[in-house]
Amino acid sequence: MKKMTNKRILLLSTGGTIASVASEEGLIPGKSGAELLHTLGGLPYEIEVKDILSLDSSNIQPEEWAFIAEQIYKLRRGFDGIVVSHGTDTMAYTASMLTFMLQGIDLPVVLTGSQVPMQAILSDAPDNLRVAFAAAATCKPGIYIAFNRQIMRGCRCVKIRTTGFDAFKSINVDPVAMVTSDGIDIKHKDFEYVPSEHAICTLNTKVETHVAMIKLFPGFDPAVLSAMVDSGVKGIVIEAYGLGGMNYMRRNMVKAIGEIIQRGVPVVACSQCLYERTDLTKYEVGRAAMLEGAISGRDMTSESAVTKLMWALGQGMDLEDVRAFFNKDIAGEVTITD
Ligand SMILES: NC(=O)C[C@H](N)C(=O)O
Repeated sequence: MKKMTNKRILLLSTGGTIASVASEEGLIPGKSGAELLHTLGGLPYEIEVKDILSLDSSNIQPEEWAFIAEQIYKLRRGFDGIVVSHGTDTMAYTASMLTFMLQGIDLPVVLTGSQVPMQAILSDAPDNLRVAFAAAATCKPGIYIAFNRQIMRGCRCVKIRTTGFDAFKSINVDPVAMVTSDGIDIKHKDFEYVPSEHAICTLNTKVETHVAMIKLFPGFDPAVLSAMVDSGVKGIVIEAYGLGGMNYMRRNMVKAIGEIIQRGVPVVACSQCLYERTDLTKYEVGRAAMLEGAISGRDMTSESAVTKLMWALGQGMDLEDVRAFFNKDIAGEVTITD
């Protein structure tokens, strides 16, 4: 049969449930990228496969982010797009970090995985992988996640389900594209955020790993923050309440963050709410934190905020540089309205 397209796509496999097999210890990655493709049957692309890791994504950490970014950067020449098969548990973090490590990416890089191993008869893997290939062949340059018939900007994604097939949501922006009965239906408005084909792709994998992310809860002891800084933490993301509020009564979070900011450690205030944005100007409890120097995470996901902070600190940025960096949209991860 005649091929529908001669697009050249590279599959980089890293493990995850999609590649997992049963073992006495539980599911572990065991299938190669070639085996995944074989199960899928034919696809109308010229595909090359490289197995670069074989890990449950719970084991994917900054060292693996750097390695995946290097592989993409090094191998991308001559391909129209790249698919990265990856576990779902940390896929949103990897996609967010790749956005910062590979700024100006000059081809579509599409992460995908599944909730059920490829070899299971009713697995979601074949569909997800097919959509990822179609996205890698069709979409503009950028870092994406393809899952459950949606193609989403990677740095806006959050994993919202442990087992359901609708495992990822694009937060605060629509998915870039959906699969409909007409094929890939691209939402052009969101496409404007994606870097142009003429952008110069840079690889920069330096990150600061001594950062912390804390979910605030009533009764949290603010002394923990300074103890963290004493032990070498260089930046903190706080998932604060609602629009970004923090308590100052009895246990004074506001004072505690002021003290660590005075020590040169940036504090980014995100929200525990999944949707919409932080606004530190609205309530006294947010304004107090802002006056102490907290940086607003605006409408970023926590995944994007913590990876952006790690990357910024990895570049040697100081407190004011980090603040300025968070006031900029690097690759569609945040909406700047002022
Ligand atoms: N569905 C999955 O891929 C979960 C798996 N634990 C992983 O993240 O590698």
